Amino acid sequence: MLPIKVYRDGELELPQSIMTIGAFDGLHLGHQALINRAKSRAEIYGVPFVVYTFDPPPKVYFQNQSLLTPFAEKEKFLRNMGVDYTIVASFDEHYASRSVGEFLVELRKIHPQEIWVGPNFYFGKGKSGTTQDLNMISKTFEQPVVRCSKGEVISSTRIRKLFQGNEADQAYCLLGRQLTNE
Ligand SMILES: Cc1cc2nc3c(=O)[nH]c(=O)nc-3n(C[C@H](O)[C@H](O)[C@H](O)COP(=O)(O)O)c2cc1C
Ligand SMILES: Nc1ncnc2c1ncn2[C@@H]1O[C@H](COP(=O)(O)OP(=O)(O)OP(=O)(O)O)[C@@H](O)[C@H]1O
Repeated sequence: MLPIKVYRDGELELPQSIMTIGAFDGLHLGHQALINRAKSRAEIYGVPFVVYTFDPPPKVYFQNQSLLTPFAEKEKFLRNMGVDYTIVASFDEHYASRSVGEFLVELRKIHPQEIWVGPNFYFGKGKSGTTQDLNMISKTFEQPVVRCSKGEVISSTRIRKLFQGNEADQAYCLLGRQLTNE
């Protein structure tokens, strides 16, 4: 059974919210900066903060990449970060075929005042949806990219490669912690 305040896609309805969307595999320092930023906006407005995520992450499903953070761990981490509601979409062929318009209809159910995403965010069938599309239903903001001290962009892909290359210490640095499932 899912813990309280975790909803399947399409289930949750709210009169107001601030939200962020993403796979968030690893919940690395870039993800954490985005989530903290959106959370602080929700606190300013005094409205619930919602994270919309996918299980499995689209790249794990389509590109067979390794999973960094199983959903139960992700949910716990998000709860500790002060997320009020987590929406989790079971990501499969059927879900991925949903259009940009269908996804926006679903998001409207939680009436987001602001949507926060990172750089190069795409969604919907064939990844055809952009932040301009999100702007049609809510003001959409982009969190600036977070880089590591060497200047490289932090990403789940990079962290997976570091683990595969036995550079776990560097991976933990980008994650901001050690992973319990490693
Ligand atoms: C309704 C919907 C349909 C999607 N369809 C596809 C798809 O056909 N192919 C794909 O690679 N990703 C698809 N995605 C996943 C997105 O490309 C992307 O991974 C997701 O929006 C999370 O963003 P992030 O990867 O930046 O975290 C879809 C996402 C949504 C919400
Ligand atoms: N380094 C970063 N700085 C700021 N935002 C980021 C960063 N990395 C990802 N994001 C944002 O976090 C959300 C979730 O991204 P996603 O899960 O695709 O991360 P990723 O690390 O780029 O993953 P992958 O390498 O598997 O594509 C998206 O809105 C994305 O733009």
